[in-house]
Amino acid sequence: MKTFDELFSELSEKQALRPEGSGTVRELDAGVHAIGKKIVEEAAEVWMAAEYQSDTETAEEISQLLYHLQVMMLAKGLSPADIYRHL
Ligand SMILES: N=c1c2ncn([C@@H]3O[C@H](COP(=O)(O)OP(=O)(O)OP(=O)(O)O)[C@@H](O)[C@H]3O)c2ncn1[C@@H]1O[C@H](COP(=O)(O)O)[C@@H](O)[C@H]1O
Repeated sequence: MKTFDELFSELSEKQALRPEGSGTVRELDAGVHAIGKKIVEEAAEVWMAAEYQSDTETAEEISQLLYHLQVMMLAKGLSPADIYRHL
């Protein structure tokens, strides 16, 4: 289990070190357009899970959406602080 900030630190390290086999590195290399499509896809899966699936499945879809949002943050050079200041 990890928090939002812990995942962001882990993904930042992946971006910097570019380890072999990292899905994050692959997604960053695919670019903002491709990351945006993943976000839309995962958001739809959250919606469908919330309406038709279990709470556990909904939570899992939300975690995946948060992951892809973090990848977009990295692609755009945004930190959690940049987001939190708007909350
Ligand atoms: N939390 C996540 C995470 N959530 C979602 N995903 C990715 O998002 C995809 C979404 O899954 P779907 O169910 O939509 O499956 P899919 O549409 O078949 O996936 P694709 O074919 O599009 O890859 C998964 O295949 C993962 O690639 C994640 N990938 C990585 N992490 C965490 O990120 C960290 C770094 O991962 P790596 O960069 O891969 O080392 C690790 O701690 C991971 O646990």
